Parts: sequence; structure tokens; C-alpha cells
Amino acid sequence: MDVRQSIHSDHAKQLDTAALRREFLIEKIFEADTYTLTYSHIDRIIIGGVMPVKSTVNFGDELGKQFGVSYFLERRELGVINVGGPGVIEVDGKTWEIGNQEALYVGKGARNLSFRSANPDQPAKFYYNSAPAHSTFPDKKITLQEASSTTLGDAATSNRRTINKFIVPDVLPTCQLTMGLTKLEEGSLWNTMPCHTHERRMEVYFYFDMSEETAVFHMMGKPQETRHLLVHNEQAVISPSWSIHAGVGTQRYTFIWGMVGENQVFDDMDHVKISELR
Ligand SMILES: O=C[C@H](O)[C@@H](O)CC(=O)C(=O)O
Ligand SMILES: [Zn+2]
Repeated sequence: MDVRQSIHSDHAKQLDTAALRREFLIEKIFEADTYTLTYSHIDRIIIGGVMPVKSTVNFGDELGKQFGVSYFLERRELGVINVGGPGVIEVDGKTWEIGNQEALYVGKGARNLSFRSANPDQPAKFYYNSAPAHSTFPDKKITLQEASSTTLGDAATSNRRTINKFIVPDVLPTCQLTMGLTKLEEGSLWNTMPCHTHERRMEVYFYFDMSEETAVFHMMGKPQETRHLLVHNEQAVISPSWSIHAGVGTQRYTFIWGMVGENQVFDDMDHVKISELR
């Protein structure tokens, strides 16, 4: 498992490119027939991907042992969004068919999870976030139609996009995890600009739906001390509460955001004026 410590903004601002990438970027989310897992000490979020191709991938008791409990979701909740071909997630014997751009929430207490693809030529790519949880809420599949969606931004500012909120209080109850998928329109390149921070929660962005020769310049850092990370297809960035999180692509792209913290109010953001960024 890849462990990322919490980091103070005074330390982060001194880092060079390689060190910034080591702290904040997750370069490989999907590996065939296995899961990847990054454990961040920031709000104890877990970030990873499951890509079953020829075989089934399991979250069994051995995974739980790595966290000092009997099984992974003993004291955690899980959110999954499939960005690949159609797949199946089995949760304690119950089968959930999860297609492209569909999500599954799994509540605390689920013991055996397995992931498989419907077709090895078109493997499912299950991106997931997990957060500590202290009560159990029902498992639920969320389709794109069931997500709460808003289209905003303008072609003139290259930021026309649709925010699809899959795992938010309007759609289903969770302990702290929220997740959604933001899709940029053709010709739109900017996400989350004007940008914001949120003192009361952290956030992870997972960028995908990009071709090989494109990149997103992801903006991070305190609003008056910005840095950037060069992000390529299917990579994720960890944002501490003190950091802005916005990006501009060399071409349109899609990304999944996931948030963990004490507050699930989506609009609880500390907005930053573009004129005040440094
Ligand atoms: O706190 C909320 C998150 O940063 C994202 O939902 C923002 C986003 O998807 C966008 O503006 O495109
Ligand atoms: Zn945010």
C-alpha cells in the first residue's frame, strides 16, 4: 500500500516538481487484474482502482488485516464509479451490475466484495474512494440519470461543464463520503475556475477520458502560493483543505471528485477571486 502523510502548506511550498508529485499525485490507478490502494492520512481517505480483466478481484479479509481490522469495510464506507466497460460488483452475495458512468455506494459492514468485468476486451475500471464510517447506510447503485446534475460555465471562459453528483446527501445518505463526475464539453478546458478551498473537507480529483498526448495542468497550493502538477490520463491528485484544486487541459477531459471531512454541504466553499490568485 502507498501511504501519504499529511502535509503542512509551509512544507509543501518548498517542494520541487518531483517532491510535489510524490506527495500529491497518484500516477497509477488501474492495473490489470488487481486493485491499487493509496492511504492518505488526510481525513484517512483511501483512493484506488480495480480493473478486473481475465479474473475476479476480491476485497477480502487479507485487505482488512492491513488496516488492523478483520475486514476492509469493518469501520469504513466505499464509493465506486465505473469509468470502463460493464462490470459486476458482488457485495456479500448480492450482485450489482455497474455499467460505464454508474456508481455504487457500499455501507460500513460489508465483508466480502468482488469485482469482475462482463467482457475482458472491454474491462470495467472501478475507481473508488473510501472513508472512515461509524454507522451503516444502505448500499445503493446510482445511475447517471439518478445523479443530481448541473451544467455551468461558458464557452467564452472555456469552462462549460456538467457536474454529476452521484454520492451526495440529495441522492443518498452516507457518513462523510461524497463523489461525483464532472464532464467538460468539447472546447472547454478549465474546471473549478474561479477556484476555492474548503477548510472543512479534503478532496481528490481523478482525471480520465484523455488521450495519450494530452495533459491537465492541475493547479494546487494556497491561493497566494500556487503550484501546478502535470497530470496525464487516469491519474489522481490529493488536495489538502488548504489547497485550491482546479485545472486546465490541453483538450477536454472528465474527472471524478471525491470529498471526505465533516461537512457534506456541497456549496460550503471558500471562494477565491481570480484577481487574488498568486
Ligand atoms: O468542491 C467541489 C469540487 O471541487 C468540484 O465539484 C468542482 C467541480 O467539479 C467543477 O467545478 O468542475
Ligand atoms: Zn472543491
